Amino acid sequence: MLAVEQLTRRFGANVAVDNASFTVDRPMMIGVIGRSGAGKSTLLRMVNRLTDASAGRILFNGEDVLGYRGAAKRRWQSQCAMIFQQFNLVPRMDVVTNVLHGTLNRRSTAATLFNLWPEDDIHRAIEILDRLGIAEQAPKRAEALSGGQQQRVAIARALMQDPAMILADEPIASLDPMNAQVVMQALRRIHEEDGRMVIANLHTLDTARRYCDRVIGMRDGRIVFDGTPAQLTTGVARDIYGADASFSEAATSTEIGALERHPVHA
Ligand SMILES: Nc1ncnc2c1ncn2[C@@H]1O[C@H](COP(=O)(O)OP(=O)(O)OP(=O)(O)O)[C@@H](O)[C@H]1O
Repeated sequence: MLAVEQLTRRFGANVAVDNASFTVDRPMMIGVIGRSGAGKSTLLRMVNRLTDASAGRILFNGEDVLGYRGAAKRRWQSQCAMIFQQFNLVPRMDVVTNVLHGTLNRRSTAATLFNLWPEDDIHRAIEILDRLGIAEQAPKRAEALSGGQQQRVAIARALMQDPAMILADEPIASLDPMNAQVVMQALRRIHEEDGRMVIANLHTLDTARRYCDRVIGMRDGRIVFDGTPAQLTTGVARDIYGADASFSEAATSTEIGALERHPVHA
């Protein structure tokens, strides 16, 4: 269904993504790991067409995604909804309105300006919030919610688009371990219950192991690992992170208590 072929993005002399290829033949939950600057965000942003590719192809169900222009590009962007580390909500707006913004690309400007939302959409927004366990927050301003709740609002907004896939760029990097767990569980459920593909950039190895069916490891723009969590041995992880023998998984962990169990010595 998704084929990324020799995808490359250069920024001047810097190659952010270098000849990356992978195929996904059924909806799965994929974690993309690698250290800061490895090219994870650029890869996701190219899939979503937020960033242009320098070379390569992306095919979805046989169609050339990088060739989409205008309305076709917008349709594609609603097919692969993106969520971000910083949630990207409108802080002073209430939660339901933020979720309804997920339908913006199929609404007229006038309807949006006057805040005229179809009743069906409002009901659907509340249903989605309920599914994510935050329906009671619906009338509150987004800024009044905790980080984990705000990220669930962002997921709800993405689901309003009824996307085939969700691209999550460091969805839990700003969250404490408890909230990180709630958000990852929400993404996993969306994958399992709705059959949507989820591709999430993750800083932490244990999160990728625990929630993903497949892990792609990036180093210096290149895909250096593509396999199951079971194949992701400490040696492989060391290679992805470019670390030496003192590498400890706990150093990349958000798991509650991981650092206490495996202290990292400086
Ligand atoms: N708009 C841009 N202009 C110039 N260079 C960029 C731009 N976006 C990314 N880069 C560079 O491309 C490389 C890959 O960055 P990218 O953000 O994709 O990595 P990442 O793995 O997502 O890192 P992080 O986890 O820190 O977000 C980095 O060297 C970065 O500086």
